[in-house]
Amino acid sequence: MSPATLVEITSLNIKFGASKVIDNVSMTLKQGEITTLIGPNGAGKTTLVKAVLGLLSPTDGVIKRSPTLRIGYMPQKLQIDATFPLTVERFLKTAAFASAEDRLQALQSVRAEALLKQSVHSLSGGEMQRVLLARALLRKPELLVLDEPAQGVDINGQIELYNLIASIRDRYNCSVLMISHDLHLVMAATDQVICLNRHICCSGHPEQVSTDPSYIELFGVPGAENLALYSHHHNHQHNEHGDIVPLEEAAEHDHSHCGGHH
Ligand SMILES: Nc1ncnc2c1ncn2[C@@H]1O[C@H](COP(=O)(O)OP(=O)(O)OP(=O)(O)O)[C@@H](O)[C@H]1O
Repeated sequence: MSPATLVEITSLNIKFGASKVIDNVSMTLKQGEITTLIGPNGAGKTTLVKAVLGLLSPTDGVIKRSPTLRIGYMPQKLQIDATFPLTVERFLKTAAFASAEDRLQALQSVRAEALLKQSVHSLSGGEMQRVLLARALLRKPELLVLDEPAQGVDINGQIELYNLIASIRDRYNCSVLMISHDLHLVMAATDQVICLNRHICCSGHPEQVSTDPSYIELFGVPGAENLALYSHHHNHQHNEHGDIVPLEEAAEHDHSHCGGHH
């Protein structure tokens, strides 16, 4: 593994019983790069992330991590007992051994320092996501793993959050692996998009969209300037059993063929 490589996955297969959920996946996470996993429901995105985190063992294949890799993880959702009084400060204290200065710095990184003394139960969806992000940053991670970070956040908040993730990457020079359903919101700063449907359907760089009138109409000019559309086409489709069926040349540009919303 080269020094800039944090995680190298080779020919990964994961089965649950007879069902193969991850099928021959190979990918590399490099320092300073943002990788976005997209794919339909049940495509294996969370399973792949769990394997990267070391929470699931491969049925087959190899996952190499740099030996001292520090990972910060932001879960999709965190259930907090609503009757339990908990300020943001206390919530962060329970998460990792960190100094008061580190906690404040982590909150400042996500522009949420004003929330320190606020109850976690009174946070908006976007504020909660930023606090969860701050919590993941307390470990000073080299790899930040985010499971649908923009879930439950309104559209403007989502754009802000994706921009924030890019600025965190720049500031910490960490690698980011995130799951997103928002293909149209996969921001310009994403270096690598992996389209997963148990196997990797396709992967590559997102392409910038800044002048598309429908994006400007939807998100406004500042948002549209930061948006990227990952334009790609697949050379296969899936039948009802999930098996790969090669596409006719003529149909190659149809985005719907890998199945699901991505
Ligand atoms: N522990 C498990 N035991 C058995 N099957 C599982 C287990 N975990 C996940 N699965 C199955 O593996 C498949 C992939 O699940 P996974 O959660 O990885 O998909 P996903 O792409 O993250 O989906 P979503 O977008 O809906 O969150 C699903 O069919 C799921 O039911």
